[in-house]
Amino acid sequence: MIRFESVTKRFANGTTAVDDLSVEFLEGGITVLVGSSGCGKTTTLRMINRLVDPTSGTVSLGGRNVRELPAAQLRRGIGYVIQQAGLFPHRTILDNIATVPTLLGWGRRKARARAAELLEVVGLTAESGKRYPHQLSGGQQQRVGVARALAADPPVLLMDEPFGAVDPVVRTLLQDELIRLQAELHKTIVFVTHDIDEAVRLGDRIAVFRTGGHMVQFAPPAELLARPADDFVAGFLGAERGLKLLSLISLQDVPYEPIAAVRTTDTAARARAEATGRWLLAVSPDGKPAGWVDVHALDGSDSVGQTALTPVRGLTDSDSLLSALNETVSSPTGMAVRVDAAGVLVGASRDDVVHAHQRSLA
Ligand SMILES: Nc1ncnc2c1ncn2[C@@H]1O[C@H](COP(=O)(O)OP(=O)(O)OP(=O)(O)O)[C@@H](O)[C@H]1O
Repeated sequence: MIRFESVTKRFANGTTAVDDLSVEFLEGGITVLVGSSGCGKTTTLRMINRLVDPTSGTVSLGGRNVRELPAAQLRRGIGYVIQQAGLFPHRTILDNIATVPTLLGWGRRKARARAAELLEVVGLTAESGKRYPHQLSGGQQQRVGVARALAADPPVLLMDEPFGAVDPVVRTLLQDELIRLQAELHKTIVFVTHDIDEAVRLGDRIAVFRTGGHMVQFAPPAELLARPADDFVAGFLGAERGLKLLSLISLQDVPYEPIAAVRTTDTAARARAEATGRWLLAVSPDGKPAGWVDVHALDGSDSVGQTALTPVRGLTDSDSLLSALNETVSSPTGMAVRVDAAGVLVGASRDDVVHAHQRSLA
């Protein structure tokens, strides 16, 4: 729905910020523009809402050249989130969020009701609506920035390094929040970052730019990681490219087999009778993996639950191959334990099976 056709932007000082860009961004998905500083990401983004006009070529939205639409009308359908949130310092949080609906003539009461609803959507308390921007943390301010951009329910959201100014822990939380929101809202999002890990986490598609405003690759994250177009992209993806790829591949296609388990409520004698080797898997009464039991350690206990258990992490189909590899290394049996969506044991994948799947991807 957002389409660039042979778009070039040359500034008056002669800088070519974007060079002959032709690309179509995913409708209802997140496209991430990534690349080092000055490679033209922000300029590309700003040509969508016409904060910058191209020197040549066409940018279209929903099949219409954005230059043919009145700027105000165009921007009504496009939410815009920038680094540092850009909130109005003398307005309360609620009034900040209500800005666009108020401009659209919704009436104060309706605009504020919508703002209150959005506070909750982005995970802020109703009480924070009465505060002023400087009374919130950086991460909270970014949430307000997202709420404000969503206020008029625009189909398109442009996000320019929205989480760039917050610490890594808060950044991960905000990314999780965006993933959760997007699963409900299905907006067409264009997201600018220079952080490749953020791009891989968030993007349905990733556009990699290099200096001079050239887009060098446009692909889903797994394809980008598996097949970087050239040495520049491979270098940008970093030395941990293989690990990042493993973290994106799910366990859906990795087979598992049934595994015998004892209950934490079983007596030690019963568990010992069940044992065929040194280690047994224990599950809690609701069937969830509780840990590995060392048969030798049962000697001093009455029940399985009294024994020191080696921790286990049950993996669902949506967990990553990287998690399974970690489990095969940390589990005393080399098994990656598998659970259903409710966390109940369904079986285990042997280490050779997990490794074989990893090799089949190469
Ligand atoms: N108004 C302007 N006038 C002249 N040159 C500009 C202008 N805006 C941006 N540029 C130049 O265009 C190039 C691309 O800038 P742009 O902001 O799009 O890059 P970016 O990839 O978003 O960088 P960053 O990650 O640092 O924000 C840079 O060389 C920049 O200096």
